[in-house]
Amino acid sequence: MKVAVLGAAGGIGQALALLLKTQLPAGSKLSLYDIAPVTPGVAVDLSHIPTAVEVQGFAGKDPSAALDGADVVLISAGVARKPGMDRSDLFNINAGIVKNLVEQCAATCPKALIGIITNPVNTTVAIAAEVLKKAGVYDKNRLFGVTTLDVIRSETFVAEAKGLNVADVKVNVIGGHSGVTILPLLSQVEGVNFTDEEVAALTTRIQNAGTEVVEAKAGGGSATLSMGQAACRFGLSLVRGLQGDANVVECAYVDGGSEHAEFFAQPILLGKNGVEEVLAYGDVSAFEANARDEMLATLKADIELGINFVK
Ligand SMILES: NC(=O)C1=CN([C@@H]2O[C@H](COP(=O)(O)OP(=O)(O)OC[C@H]3O[C@@H](n4cnc5c(N)ncnc54)[C@H](O)[C@@H]3O)[C@@H](O)[C@H]2O)C=CC1
Ligand SMILES: O=C([O-])CC(=O)C(=O)O
Repeated sequence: MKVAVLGAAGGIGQALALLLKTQLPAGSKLSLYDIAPVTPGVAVDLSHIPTAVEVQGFAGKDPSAALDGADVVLISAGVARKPGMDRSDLFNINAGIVKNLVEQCAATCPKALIGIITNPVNTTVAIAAEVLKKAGVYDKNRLFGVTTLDVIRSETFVAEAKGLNVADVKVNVIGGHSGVTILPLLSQVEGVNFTDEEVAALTTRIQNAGTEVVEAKAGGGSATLSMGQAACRFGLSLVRGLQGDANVVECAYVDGGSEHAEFFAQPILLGKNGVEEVLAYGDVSAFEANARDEMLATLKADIELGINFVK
């Protein structure tokens, strides 16, 4: 199994690469690419960790050597937010970066599962889909917007608020990955009761958690370590699905035939071809149904922006 990380010298990329070096199955290959010249050095550094995962690093303008034979490609290349910015403010720079890198994936590893981390995810995934369509290699089951950070934050915050063991807390998060489009389904959390005030406050905190980190880092970037962990969890799940493991389920932002929008995050069963089945997200409360319906105009506009960028 070969996993490529594009943007591997960055804050997320390095954390993700470290976690993958220590957690990918024995015999895997980890391929790191970034425009930053330090990237081969990041690979040398990681290669001294004694695990049976072979690491290679590539820098410069051409990612094709890194992508050659890749089964999974995780893309975190691009710029991150600073205080006062919205994720959509990253569009101008990141749209072109994602377009270019996905064009390279289409040319070099058209069958790879591609996980897009680069923001604004609601839009960059739509860009990736259009690029793959133009290249004639689009398979909607192989493209994912990585929303796992919203899931792990929800699980952490719920466990903290209710004094639970976080390992026992599971939360589905649906919609997209910015502001009101992030919708944790708190009504489904087993064995917990929330007041209406608690639901409102926790939902808002989860929706603003990215901003919480951006402000705390005070100009030094956005979430990198928690995102590295989230991307590793998601990447390992993609690998487990490809290997034929049963019952591998993650929430992700996909082109899954949702009645709500062309791309929508919800639970997905992963398998040998990527998305095995888009699972129903189950019953929602009146609060959640309202929040879901109210987000759709924003989500659809974000998607439209991505489609038009490529067309
Ligand atoms: N999906 C999610 O939940 C999250 C997404 N993000 C997003 O992830 C992205 C990366 O964030 P960080 O790692 O913190 O940023 P960073 O600035 O630390 O790293 C980005 C890396 O991308 C590289 N890069 C830029 N253009 C490139 C290109 N054309 N080809 C290859 N590499 C290129 C840079 O050299 C840099 O090493 C941002 O867009 C951020 O908003 C951040 C947190 C969560
Ligand atoms: O908020 C940001 O800019 C980065 C991000 O997507 C997150 O932390 O969820």
